[in-house]
Parts: sequence; C-alpha cells; structure tokens
Amino acid sequence: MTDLPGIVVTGGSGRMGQMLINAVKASEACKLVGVLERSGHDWIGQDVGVTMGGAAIGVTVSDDPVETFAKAQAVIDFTAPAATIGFAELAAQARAVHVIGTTGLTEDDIAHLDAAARHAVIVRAGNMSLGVNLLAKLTKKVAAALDEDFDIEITEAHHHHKVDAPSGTALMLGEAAAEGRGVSLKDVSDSGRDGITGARQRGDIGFSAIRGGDIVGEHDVLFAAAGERIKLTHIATDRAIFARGALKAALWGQDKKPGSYDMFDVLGLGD
Ligand SMILES: NC(=O)c1ccc[n+]([C@@H]2O[C@H](COP(=O)([O-])OP(=O)(O)OC[C@H]3O[C@@H](n4cnc5c(N)ncnc54)[C@H](O)[C@@H]3O)[C@@H](O)[C@H]2O)c1
Ligand SMILES: O=C(O)C1=N[C@H](C(=O)O)CCC1
Repeated sequence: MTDLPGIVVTGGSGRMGQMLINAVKASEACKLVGVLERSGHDWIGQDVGVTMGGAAIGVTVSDDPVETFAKAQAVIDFTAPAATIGFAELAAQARAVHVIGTTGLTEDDIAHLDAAARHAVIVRAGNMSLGVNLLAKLTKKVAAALDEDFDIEITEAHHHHKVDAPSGTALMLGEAAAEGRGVSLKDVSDSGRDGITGARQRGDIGFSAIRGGDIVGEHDVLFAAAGERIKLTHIATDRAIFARGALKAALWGQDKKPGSYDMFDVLGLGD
C-alpha cells in the first residue's frame, strides 16, 4: 500500500481540482499525498476531506509547493498559466511527473515548459479525455483527405467561468486539422471575428467560442464546401473524463524518460 505512487493535486478547490482529488482517492493504483492552493485561500491549513464536506483524510491543504512536491511521484496541475510555469520547475526539481491540464498558455509559457522537460517528465494536453484525443486523430485524417474547397471551422462552447479562448481543445483540434493539411496553424488561424472582417480567406482555419451557464465542454469541427458539410463533434457531460485521463497520464509517466509528452503518447493513439 505505502509504495503506491504519491499524487499531489494543485488548485485543489477548483472545478477540476476537486474532480482530481476524488479520482485519486478512489484509485487503488496511487495515493493522495498533498493538495496545493494559492496563498491566502481559505482551504490552506485545513484537512482536504473536511474542506470538501466529508471526514478528515489526513491530507492538509498547503500553499508551499516545495514542501508538498517533495512527497510526490506525480503532480497533477489544472490551475492557471503563471502557476503552472512555476510548478514545472519545482516538479522537475522534485523528480515528479508533471501532468498539465492548464490551458491558455502562451508560446513563451510553452518554451518554459519545454525547458523544464529536459529534466522531467511532462505530460500536457488541452484536453485529457479519450474522446477528444480520438476526435483530434479523426480531424487530422479528414483534413488530409479533403482539399481547401472545404472550409474548416472549429466551434467550442464552455461554462461562463472559463477565462481563455479559444479553448485548449479547440487549439488541439486546429493543430490536428492544420497538420492534416500540411500547414502551420499559426499561418492560417482566424479567431475573434468581429466587424467588417472581409471575406473568409481560402485555407483558413476559423475558431468561434460560446460561453454560457454550466456547459462542461462541446467542440465541433466543421468541414464546409459547396453543396455539402461534414461535422465532427465531441460533447463532454462530466469533468470526470478529464480527471480519468490525467490520472492515467500520472501513472503512465512513472517509468518514462524526461521529455514533453501528450495524451496521444499516453493513450497509444499514434498516426
Ligand atoms: N486539459 C483538460 O482536459 C482540461 C479540462 C478541464 C479544465 N482544464 C483547464 O484547467 C484549468 C483549471 O480549470 P478549472 O475549471 O478547474 O478552474 P478553477 O478556476 O475552478 O480552478 C483553478 C484553481 O487553481 C487555483 N490556483 C490558481 N493559482 C494557483 C497557485 N499559484 N497555486 C495553487 N493553486 C492555484 C485556484 O485557486 C483554483 O482553485 C483551466 O486552464 C482549464 O481550461 C483543462
Ligand atoms: O472547463 C474548462 O476550462 C475546460 N478546459 C479545457 C479546454 O480549454 O479545452 C478542456 C475542456 C474544459
């Protein structure tokens, strides 16, 4: 029992943090050894079982990543970009696998993560669910089969608390479509249309975002041509799908060499 991999969950009070804590507690393959929250949060210093409305479980919520990561074989991190960048260096120092679900990362942020991955295993994906990772592979295949007569438009919908757009998932799907077409997403991405935008450029990959209510996450990839349309869709109805994927990644990463990995690696979804 005691030699099961120890997992630390960052952002423990968050929507995903609570999902992850429950997933780790329910797993027979690992144990919860720490929970982190930001300094000043009212959960700090309390037993996480109690803050989540149940009995004490002997894990105190901390705001000290150095001390908390020292106990971990893996850190599962669904927080915010600035927090994730700091955690990457500290998780590498602690030799812990860093599973990153945080979205809204800039190119510069990703360069920092790549630097940390020279010394540590980092698994990062804008969406950790099996369904979306499979959808990304399908998107790549369909995009490769069709030419630019088919306009590609990606639509995403999320709850009203979400702070970043396009979603990490939409960007993953955009990357997959661009890869299928043999182009760089940077060169063809068209997001945030508003006003007199001019006509759509042939070959562009468009993004639109909806924010409302408690939508967990919905993504469509539309291939629209004259006379016909194809739509690939994923609908998430339960955040447990993301937590399940993240936990799988944390365990998968235990015997891997330092490097940057994604959920295609974890799930064995090659080309
Ligand atoms: N990759 C995926 O599969 C996936 C799935 C769902 C959500 N997400 C992403 O995960 C992130 C979190 O989403 P959420 O809905 O849980 O958000 P949330 O706002 O409910 O939770 C974020 C938590 O992180 C905490 N936090 C922020 N800075 C911190 C710090 N420095 N130290 C410790 N804790 C800190 C906050 O206090 C909060 O509790 C977002 O970027 C979201 O897009 C990814
Ligand atoms: O709730 C969120 O925030 C989600 N974020 C990820 C994204 O940006 O794609 C995954 C879906 C839920």
